[in-house]
Amino acid sequence: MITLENVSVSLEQKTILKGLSLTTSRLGFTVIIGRNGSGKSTLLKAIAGLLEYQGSIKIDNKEIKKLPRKERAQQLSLLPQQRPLPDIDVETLVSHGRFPYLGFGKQMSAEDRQIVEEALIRADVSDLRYRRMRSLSGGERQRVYIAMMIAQDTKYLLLDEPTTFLDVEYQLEVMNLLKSLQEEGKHIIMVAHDLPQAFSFAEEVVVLADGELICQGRSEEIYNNSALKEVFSVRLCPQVGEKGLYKYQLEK
Ligand SMILES: Nc1ncnc2c1ncn2[C@@H]1O[C@H](COP(=O)(O)OP(=O)(O)OP(=O)(O)O)[C@@H](O)[C@H]1O
Repeated sequence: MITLENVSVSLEQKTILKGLSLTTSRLGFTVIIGRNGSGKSTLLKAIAGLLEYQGSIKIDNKEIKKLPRKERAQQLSLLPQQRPLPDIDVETLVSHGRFPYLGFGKQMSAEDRQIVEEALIRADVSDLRYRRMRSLSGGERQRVYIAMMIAQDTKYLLLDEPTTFLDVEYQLEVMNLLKSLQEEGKHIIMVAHDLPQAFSFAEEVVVLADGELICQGRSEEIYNNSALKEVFSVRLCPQVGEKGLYKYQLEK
């Protein structure tokens, strides 16, 4: 579990997260929602140990900033919103997911190569393996970075808007892939803007506004929470019938 106690983050003398306390559920699929600028990406980066913070952030009872870098990278992977675009091919990038497990010579074992192979297949990018990252479309790159996370094989996967750039079919595929990773025992913690999608896949939802926690709970418990309507000025309603892709739809 990931536990935050009274966490504050300031950037350039502005307080972005304001004394957040929360514990991610054991159920393994947490979606963080909130308006633009509410602090969602900052929260993910803080959990990933990339930002200075006050308070405490623990991953399985260990303070994140005290974990050695390599150990942290074996526990937790992050798909940030903005990513570097190295001039390398797809297979090489996905192989980077194995770095936290390699010894001094950085030689991959047969098992490492097998894990990379499976990650390429699961994210449906094996046919792109020899392409340069810079030659790919936004959606293709997104799936390659997800393949790299799969290769990293961490217990916790933090993803900042992982379905951005994806066409609807791939959005659904990526969400189903994350769901299957959850069913294999991984913990998914993702930021999302698409509320019907978020509530349909999440076991629990965390709502942020202005760097503060507004509410947290199981998706089926809080989809009609009045705080949600106050934050987003829209309501979520259960889909009637079985035809929709998602369990919920938006209403004004
Ligand atoms: N490096 C920084 N220096 C100063 N302010 C920052 C910095 N990074 C983020 N902020 C500010 O912190 C606030 C929260 O940003 P954050 O990116 O966490 O929000 P968000 O909820 O992820 O937004 P979005 O939905 O637009 O992606 C915003 O007001 C943003 O301008």
